[in-house]
Amino acid sequence: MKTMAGSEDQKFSLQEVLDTFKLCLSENKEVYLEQYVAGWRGLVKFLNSLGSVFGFISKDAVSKIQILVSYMKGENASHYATVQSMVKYELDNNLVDVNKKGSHPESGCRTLLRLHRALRWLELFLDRLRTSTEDSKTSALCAEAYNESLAQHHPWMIRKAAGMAFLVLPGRQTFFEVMNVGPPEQVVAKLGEALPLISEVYQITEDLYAQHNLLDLP
Ligand SMILES: CCCCCCCCCCCCC/C=C/[C@@H](O)[C@H](COP(=O)(O)O)NC(=O)CCCCCCCCCCCCCCC
Repeated sequence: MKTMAGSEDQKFSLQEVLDTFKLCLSENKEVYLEQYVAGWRGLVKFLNSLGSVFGFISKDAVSKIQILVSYMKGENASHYATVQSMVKYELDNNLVDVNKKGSHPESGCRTLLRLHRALRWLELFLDRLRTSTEDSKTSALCAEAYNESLAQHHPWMIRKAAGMAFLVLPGRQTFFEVMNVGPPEQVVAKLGEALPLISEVYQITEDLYAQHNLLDLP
């Protein structure tokens, strides 16, 4: 408990990232794109701090973030305030390749779907970290979470590369330290607080995408 005061002003903390997911939801449960993207930016920063082996993963995440940001700053910015308004705008204006890649290979909808699937991985991984014990292997927790989620959308080559990257993840203790939220009990508590929020953002997006048949966008 000795390191609690003043922790806001210290270096990168996972706390901030988790907080941005808290800010994602509007009063009527729409998902703000700006906060969603900010959450991913923070996660990428965290990933980069783990080493260059993860570069191919963070590069892909960054390019997806950039696509979304360019829409959010573009001439139709007003339609890209929330995930809901983006889906409506892109569908109403035929801006989404629905069955196979065509003239809109980088729609906001398909780009966000990739991050959305990764958010499920995050939810599963964080929950495993939360309930892990001192002798748990982060690489195993990460691989399990991945196999249950993202892996199902990835070809063999990517799965192989991801599996190899997981092997060099730091151990649980170091991992918790890099998260920079305090002693292990505090990390576990933070994860317990953050998870329901991440789950809610995930579920709202999932339901929206299911409702519009967007879960398999190419
Ligand atoms: C902490 C360990 C981090 C491990 C990250 C686990 C996720 C593994 C994902 C492997 C993705 C490999 C890169 C390529 C992906 C693309 O093929 C594929 C499909 O895109 P396409 O349809 O445009 O071709 N892209 C995707 O699925 C999007 C992947 C986005 C991954 C973002 C991962 C960010 C990880 C943040 C880690 C934060 C950990 C925090 C824990 C406290």
